[in-house]
Amino acid sequence: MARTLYDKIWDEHVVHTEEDGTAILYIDRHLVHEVTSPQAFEGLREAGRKLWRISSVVATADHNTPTTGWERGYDGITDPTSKEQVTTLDHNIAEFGAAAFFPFLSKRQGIVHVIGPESGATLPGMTVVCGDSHTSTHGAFGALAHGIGTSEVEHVMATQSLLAKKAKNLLVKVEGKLPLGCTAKDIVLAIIGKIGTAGGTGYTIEFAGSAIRDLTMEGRMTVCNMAIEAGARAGLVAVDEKTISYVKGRPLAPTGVEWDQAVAYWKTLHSDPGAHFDLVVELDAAKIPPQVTWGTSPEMVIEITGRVPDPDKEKDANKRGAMERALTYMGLEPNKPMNDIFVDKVFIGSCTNSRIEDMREAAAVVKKLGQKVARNVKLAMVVPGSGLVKEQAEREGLDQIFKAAGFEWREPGCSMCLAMNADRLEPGERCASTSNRNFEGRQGAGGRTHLVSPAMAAAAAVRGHFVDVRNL
Ligand SMILES: CC(C)[C@H](C(=O)O)[C@@H](O)C(=O)O
Ligand code: SF4
Repeated sequence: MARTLYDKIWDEHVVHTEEDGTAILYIDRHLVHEVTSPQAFEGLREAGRKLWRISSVVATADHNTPTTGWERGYDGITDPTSKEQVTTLDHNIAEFGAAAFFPFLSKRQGIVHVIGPESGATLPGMTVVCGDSHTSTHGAFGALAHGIGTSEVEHVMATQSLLAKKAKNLLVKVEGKLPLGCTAKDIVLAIIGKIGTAGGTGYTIEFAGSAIRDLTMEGRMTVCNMAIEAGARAGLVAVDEKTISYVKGRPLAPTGVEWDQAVAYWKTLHSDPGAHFDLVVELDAAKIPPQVTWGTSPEMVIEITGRVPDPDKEKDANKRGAMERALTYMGLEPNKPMNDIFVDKVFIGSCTNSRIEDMREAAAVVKKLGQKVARNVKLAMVVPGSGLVKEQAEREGLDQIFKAAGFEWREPGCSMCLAMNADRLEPGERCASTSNRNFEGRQGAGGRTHLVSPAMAAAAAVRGHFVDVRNL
């Protein structure tokens, strides 16, 4: 029978299925960070258990780590709780072990969803879990990857398996060519704008179509990263030559005969012709202009050429109420042209957009504009997703472009994506951000987040307000 990519990976990993559909799924890769692992390790310790398979664990500290002051070492982590989480991870890995650990201050430290693929920890066909909702990112490799809760983290550590129920199959097909200057981020924001933040609930999304195939692995990761913001726990892209060449030679990737065997298997990781999808959604890439969110949910998104929506034109009372609340929080008037919105801060980073390609796209815009960060912008920061991304960007001279224009060039970490470290918005501050969430208070209490692509964020930093990157 014709199967979807999701069906194939599921079938390959299911150990047992109960009559009600509850299944036990074997887990190949367990990514671990400092926020959701302490209680899990503590649980193992109390029960006198070990990790079931040490070689499946890859760990890093990312959420709480500072992006400045690394010369001060651990003293640079000013918040005591943050510091405790980071040192607790160090102790836990020392005690329990891991296939690879990239601790705070190490050269290859970074955001877990950047270092996983980068180190070859994420491979096609794997089941990948992490106590983090953006684990969906790794689906870009044709891996079944999703977030799990802390108690599940402990369960996977102890048993290498997870209780799961199979989701339905949703195909999101994006055909055609993106307009110049538009990127993977615009694609995924447009998808969420179309299907809503609950559109993917209960499904695993496979992203397909020529526009997805045309994306680099970095771009595919950006799209899968936000599958969770579309309500789906996991997003997937079929394996192709790009996937295989990205993985080749990575430290944790197979070599020799094992590589050849793996590649032969990976080439089967696509949906069969005629495979059944429970739902199909189609988008035309040529009709996806640069996107900017205006509200407090990723689905509150509109093209740069649009205006802030007017709640008075919304017939549904619930939606109208939500729009009014969002506009009040965001400090925006209905009908204001999006390109008239001025920003106080700009954040280029996060597991959505902090890979080398994102750095290049942002730097290209800064270079093209040839001007400094606008005077009304108090802080424009670029935070590479990992030490390796940082190093690569510096080799290419991208840091120089940013610094010369007045951007701050920081150390890797989650940074201002969420207010768990020193990087945050002050109440009322407005930010152009390449991250994935714009909920109230996400980047700091009272902070106002507009989600955009790296190119759009860079342009907003230089011009001081949102601009259409197609017309630079
Ligand atoms: C801290 C962590 C549990 C959380 C997540 O699950 O996504 C964070 O990474 C986020 O982006 O909100
Ligand atoms: S960068 Fe942001 S979204 Fe990604 S893992 Fe860190 S906090 Fe979560």
